[in-house]
Amino acid sequence: MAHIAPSILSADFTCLGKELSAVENAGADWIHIDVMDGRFVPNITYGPIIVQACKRVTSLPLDVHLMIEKPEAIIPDFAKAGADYISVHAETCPHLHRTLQQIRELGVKPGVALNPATPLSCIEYIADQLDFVLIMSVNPGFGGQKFIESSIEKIKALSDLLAKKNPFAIIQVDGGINADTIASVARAGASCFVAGSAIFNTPDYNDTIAALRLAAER
Ligand SMILES: O=C(CO)[C@@H](O)[C@H](O)COP(=O)(O)O
Ligand SMILES: [Fe+2]
Repeated sequence: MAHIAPSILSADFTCLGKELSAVENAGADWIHIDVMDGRFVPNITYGPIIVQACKRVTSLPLDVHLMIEKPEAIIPDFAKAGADYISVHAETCPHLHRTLQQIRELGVKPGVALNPATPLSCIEYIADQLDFVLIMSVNPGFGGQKFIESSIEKIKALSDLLAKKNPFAIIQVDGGINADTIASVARAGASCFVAGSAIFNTPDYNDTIAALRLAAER
Protein backbone atom coordinates (compact mmCIF):
# COMPACT_ATOMS: atom_id res chain seq x y z
CA MET A 1 0.00 0.00 0.00
CA ALA A 2 1.27 3.46 -0.91
CA HIS A 3 1.86 6.06 1.79
CA ILE A 4 1.48 9.64 0.61
CA ALA A 5 3.37 12.12 2.80
CA PRO A 6 2.71 15.79 2.00
CA SER A 7 5.74 17.94 2.84
CA ILE A 8 4.63 21.10 4.65
CA LEU A 9 7.61 22.95 3.18
CA SER A 10 5.28 23.98 0.34
CA ALA A 11 2.24 24.71 2.55
CA ASP A 12 0.86 28.18 3.25
CA PHE A 13 2.38 28.99 6.66
CA THR A 14 -0.11 31.77 7.33
CA CYS A 15 -2.68 28.99 7.83
CA LEU A 16 -0.68 25.87 8.63
CA GLY A 17 -3.43 24.34 10.79
CA LYS A 18 -5.92 24.59 7.93
CA GLU A 19 -3.42 23.16 5.48
CA LEU A 20 -2.82 20.16 7.75
CA SER A 21 -6.54 19.49 8.15
CA ALA A 22 -7.02 19.83 4.40
CA VAL A 23 -4.39 17.21 3.51
CA GLU A 24 -5.58 14.91 6.30
CA ASN A 25 -9.16 15.12 4.99
CA ALA A 26 -7.84 14.58 1.47
CA GLY A 27 -6.41 11.19 2.44
CA ALA A 28 -2.75 11.87 3.27
CA ASP A 29 -1.03 9.12 5.28
CA TRP A 30 1.90 10.91 6.96
CA ILE A 31 2.91 14.56 7.42
CA HIS A 32 6.51 15.22 6.33
CA ILE A 33 8.34 17.99 8.19
CA ASP A 34 11.62 19.25 6.69
CA VAL A 35 14.03 20.60 9.30
CA MET A 36 16.93 22.59 7.81
CA ASP A 37 19.77 24.35 9.63
CA GLY A 38 21.44 26.58 7.03
CA ARG A 39 24.63 24.54 7.46
CA PHE A 40 24.12 21.01 6.20
CA VAL A 41 21.74 22.50 3.63
CA PRO A 42 21.61 26.09 2.33
CA ASN A 43 18.20 26.88 3.81
CA ILE A 44 16.66 27.34 7.26
CA THR A 45 13.18 26.17 8.21
CA TYR A 46 11.68 25.22 11.56
CA GLY A 47 12.32 23.25 14.74
CA PRO A 48 10.52 21.31 17.49
CA ILE A 49 7.90 24.00 18.20
CA ILE A 50 6.41 23.53 14.73
CA VAL A 51 6.33 19.75 15.24
CA GLN A 52 4.53 20.36 18.54
CA ALA A 53 2.05 22.68 16.81
CA CYS A 54 1.39 20.11 14.05
CA LYS A 55 0.77 17.43 16.69
CA ARG A 56 -2.06 19.51 18.13
CA VAL A 57 -3.99 19.71 14.85
CA THR A 58 -3.46 16.35 13.13
CA SER A 59 -3.68 12.72 14.14
CA LEU A 60 -1.50 11.63 11.20
CA PRO A 61 2.00 10.31 11.95
CA LEU A 62 4.61 13.09 11.93
CA ASP A 63 7.65 12.26 9.84
CA VAL A 64 10.55 14.56 10.71
CA HIS A 65 13.34 14.79 8.13
CA LEU A 66 16.41 16.25 9.84
CA MET A 67 18.71 18.05 7.41
CA ILE A 68 20.94 19.33 10.19
CA GLU A 69 24.45 18.89 11.52
CA LYS A 70 24.86 17.13 14.87
CA PRO A 71 21.23 15.91 14.95
CA GLU A 72 21.82 13.85 18.12
CA ALA A 73 21.86 17.04 20.21
CA ILE A 74 18.27 17.98 19.37
CA ILE A 75 16.65 14.59 18.61
CA PRO A 76 15.19 14.36 22.19
CA ASP A 77 13.38 17.68 21.64
CA PHE A 78 11.79 16.41 18.42
CA ALA A 79 10.75 13.18 20.15
CA LYS A 80 9.18 15.19 22.97
CA ALA A 81 7.43 17.42 20.44
CA GLY A 82 5.60 14.38 19.03
CA ALA A 83 7.65 13.04 16.12
CA ASP A 84 6.58 9.50 15.13
CA TYR A 85 9.35 8.97 12.56
CA ILE A 86 12.74 10.71 12.49
CA SER A 87 15.23 10.43 9.64
CA VAL A 88 18.82 11.60 9.95
CA HIS A 89 21.21 12.04 7.04
CA ALA A 90 24.01 9.48 6.90
CA GLU A 91 26.27 12.37 5.78
CA THR A 92 25.78 14.11 9.16
CA CYS A 93 26.23 11.10 11.47
CA PRO A 94 29.72 9.71 12.15
CA HIS A 95 28.11 7.36 14.70
CA LEU A 96 25.03 6.40 12.72
CA HIS A 97 24.32 3.17 14.61
CA ARG A 98 24.34 5.05 17.92
CA THR A 99 22.09 7.83 16.58
CA LEU A 100 19.53 5.30 15.32
CA GLN A 101 19.53 3.59 18.72
CA GLN A 102 19.04 6.97 20.38
CA ILE A 103 15.94 7.62 18.22
CA ARG A 104 14.48 4.18 18.95
CA GLU A 105 15.11 4.46 22.70
CA LEU A 106 13.05 7.67 22.64
CA GLY A 107 10.09 5.68 21.26
CA VAL A 108 10.40 7.05 17.69
CA LYS A 109 10.85 5.05 14.47
CA PRO A 110 14.31 5.70 13.00
CA GLY A 111 15.22 6.20 9.35
CA VAL A 112 18.32 7.13 7.39
CA ALA A 113 18.25 9.67 4.56
CA LEU A 114 20.77 9.49 1.71
CA ASN A 115 21.73 12.34 -0.60
CA PRO A 116 21.75 11.57 -4.34
CA ALA A 117 25.55 11.12 -4.33
CA THR A 118 25.71 8.95 -1.20
CA PRO A 119 26.15 5.22 -1.87
CA LEU A 120 23.89 2.57 -0.35
CA SER A 121 26.93 0.84 1.14
CA CYS A 122 26.83 3.22 4.12
CA ILE A 123 23.69 1.50 5.42
CA GLU A 124 24.67 -2.07 4.62
CA TYR A 125 25.69 -2.99 8.17
CA ILE A 126 23.01 -1.01 10.00
CA ALA A 127 20.03 -1.94 7.78
CA ASP A 128 18.56 -4.09 10.56
CA GLN A 129 18.31 -1.01 12.80
CA LEU A 130 16.01 0.91 10.45
CA ASP A 131 12.27 1.35 10.08
CA PHE A 132 12.77 3.23 6.81
CA VAL A 133 15.29 4.53 4.32
CA LEU A 134 14.76 7.92 2.70
CA ILE A 135 16.20 8.20 -0.79
CA MET A 136 16.67 11.85 -1.74
CA SER A 137 15.76 12.24 -5.39
CA VAL A 138 16.86 15.90 -5.40
CA ASN A 139 19.67 17.62 -3.52
CA PRO A 140 18.17 18.54 -0.15
CA GLY A 141 17.37 22.12 0.80
CA PHE A 142 14.43 23.24 -1.31
CA GLY A 143 11.04 22.17 -2.62
CA GLY A 144 10.03 22.30 -6.27
CA GLN A 145 13.19 20.78 -7.79
CA LYS A 146 13.40 18.34 -10.68
CA PHE A 147 13.51 14.59 -9.96
CA ILE A 148 17.00 13.08 -10.52
CA GLU A 149 16.50 10.08 -12.82
CA SER A 150 19.41 8.00 -11.47
CA SER A 151 17.37 7.67 -8.24
CA ILE A 152 15.36 4.89 -9.92
CA GLU A 153 18.38 2.63 -10.22
CA LYS A 154 19.32 3.42 -6.61
CA ILE A 155 15.82 2.55 -5.32
CA LYS A 156 15.96 -0.79 -7.16
CA ALA A 157 19.34 -1.58 -5.62
CA LEU A 158 18.02 -0.57 -2.18
CA SER A 159 15.04 -2.92 -2.66
CA ASP A 160 17.45 -5.78 -3.26
CA LEU A 161 19.59 -4.84 -0.27
CA LEU A 162 16.60 -4.59 2.08
CA ALA A 163 15.10 -7.85 0.80
CA LYS A 164 18.19 -9.52 2.23
CA LYS A 165 18.87 -7.38 5.30
CA ASN A 166 15.51 -5.98 6.47
CA PRO A 167 12.41 -6.77 4.42
CA PHE A 168 10.20 -4.79 6.82
CA ALA A 169 11.94 -1.45 6.21
CA ILE A 170 9.97 1.09 4.19
CA ILE A 171 11.55 2.80 1.19
CA GLN A 172 10.64 6.49 1.20
CA VAL A 173 11.45 8.78 -1.72
CA ASP A 174 11.64 12.55 -1.41
CA GLY A 175 12.08 15.25 -4.06
CA GLY A 176 10.39 15.92 -7.38
CA ILE A 177 7.60 13.40 -6.78
CA ASN A 178 4.53 14.16 -8.88
CA ALA A 179 1.97 12.41 -11.11
CA ASP A 180 4.64 11.91 -13.81
CA THR A 181 7.42 10.49 -11.61
CA ILE A 182 5.60 8.51 -8.91
CA ALA A 183 4.79 5.40 -10.98
CA SER A 184 8.38 4.56 -11.86
CA VAL A 185 9.46 5.23 -8.27
CA ALA A 186 6.79 2.81 -7.03
CA ARG A 187 7.76 0.19 -9.61
CA ALA A 188 11.37 0.44 -8.43
CA GLY A 189 10.26 -0.59 -4.92
CA ALA A 190 9.30 2.54 -2.95
CA SER A 191 6.11 2.62 -0.90
CA CYS A 192 6.25 6.01 0.82
CA PHE A 193 6.16 9.13 -1.33
CA VAL A 194 6.93 12.62 -0.06
CA ALA A 195 5.40 15.37 -2.16
CA GLY A 196 5.46 19.08 -1.38
CA SER A 197 4.89 21.31 -4.40
CA ALA A 198 2.97 18.61 -6.28
CA ILE A 199 0.30 18.70 -3.56
CA PHE A 200 0.30 22.16 -2.01
CA ASN A 201 0.60 24.02 -5.32
CA THR A 202 -2.61 22.46 -6.62
CA PRO A 203 -6.17 23.70 -6.00
CA ASP A 204 -7.76 20.39 -4.96
CA TYR A 205 -5.76 18.25 -2.53
CA ASN A 206 -8.33 15.42 -2.75
CA ASP A 207 -7.88 15.06 -6.50
CA THR A 208 -4.11 15.39 -6.31
CA ILE A 209 -3.58 12.84 -3.53
CA ALA A 210 -6.02 10.40 -5.19
CA ALA A 211 -4.17 10.76 -8.52
CA LEU A 212 -0.78 10.21 -6.85
CA ARG A 213 -2.06 7.13 -5.03
CA LEU A 214 -3.62 5.68 -8.16
CA ALA A 215 -0.42 6.19 -10.17
CA ALA A 216 1.66 4.62 -7.37
CA GLU A 217 -0.57 1.59 -6.87
CA ARG A 218 -1.43 0.84 -10.47
O1 LIG B 1 13.45 17.37 1.94
C1 LIG B 1 13.00 18.04 1.01
C2 LIG B 1 13.83 19.06 0.34
O2 LIG B 1 15.08 19.09 0.90
C3 LIG B 1 11.64 17.72 0.54
O3 LIG B 1 10.86 17.09 1.51
C4 LIG B 1 10.86 18.79 -0.21
O4 LIG B 1 9.94 19.45 0.59
C5 LIG B 1 10.16 18.12 -1.37
O5 LIG B 1 9.56 19.06 -2.15
P1 LIG B 1 9.02 18.73 -3.61
O6 LIG B 1 10.20 18.32 -4.44
O7 LIG B 1 8.02 17.61 -3.46
O8 LIG B 1 8.39 20.00 -4.05
FE1 LIG C 1 12.12 16.05 3.07
